[in-house]
Amino acid sequence: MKIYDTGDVRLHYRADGPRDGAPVVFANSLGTDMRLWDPILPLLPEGLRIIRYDKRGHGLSSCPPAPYSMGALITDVERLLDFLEVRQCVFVGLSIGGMIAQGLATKRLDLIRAMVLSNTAAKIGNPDMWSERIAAVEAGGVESLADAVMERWFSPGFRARPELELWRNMLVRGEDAGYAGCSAAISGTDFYTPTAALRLPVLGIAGSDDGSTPPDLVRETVELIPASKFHLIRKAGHLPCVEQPEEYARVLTDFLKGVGHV
Ligand SMILES: O=C(O)CC1=CCC(=O)O1
Repeated sequence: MKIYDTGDVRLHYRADGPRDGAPVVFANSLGTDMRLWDPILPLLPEGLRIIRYDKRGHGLSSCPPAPYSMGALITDVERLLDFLEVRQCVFVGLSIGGMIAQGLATKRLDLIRAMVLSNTAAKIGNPDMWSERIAAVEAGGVESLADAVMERWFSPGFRARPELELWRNMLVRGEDAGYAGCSAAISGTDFYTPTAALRLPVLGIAGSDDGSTPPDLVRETVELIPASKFHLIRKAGHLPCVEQPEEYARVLTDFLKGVGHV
């Protein structure tokens, strides 16, 4: 188990693969930890340096009191990547992880040579929606939201499968303060202008049944960046790396090849 103390927070992370391998960094979504990527990692080419981490308030990382700012979430991973001496990675961010990707690329383009914006947008929801969600977590914990979250995370077909319980467990066993803290960070974020100024290779990935960041919203953000690519995964909700891992890994691998990372 690896832990890095940024000075503000202790981040749980993993770095797998050869130290001199081409780096691919994964940032996961609200209410998930780094196990989100488990279904696709065995399907990626060998020789990559795969870096995953639990953002603050999630997984095994420490949980400062809510609220968090998007700037703090970006600084956390910036410090981690500097510590690991990562440069020119492909950064794969899903949902809030994709917001972190946009912010990090804006701040430190030396760290990122290409990025995957998966099930994300420059702006997700609106402040009223996030205030309601934070109030619900404060009143009844993440458990009180869990059934509604499952409907956004997964397509109807997946929700009928026994694995649903495992992913629900990941959500409800997480820290309420971590969920509320990151919700506040999303609420305060609108990256429309900085993301439109980005110039790097970008792949957008959307899920046909995504109840949080529907395909048109993902496409709108990705198309802010010239020459970006977009891929729609059918029969998948907000977490297509879980529902359709083969397709997700294939599209990601093709992108890595296209940018010369493998
Ligand atoms: O709506 C959800 O619960 C999913 C989600 C929104 C932002 C994020 O990171 O996950």
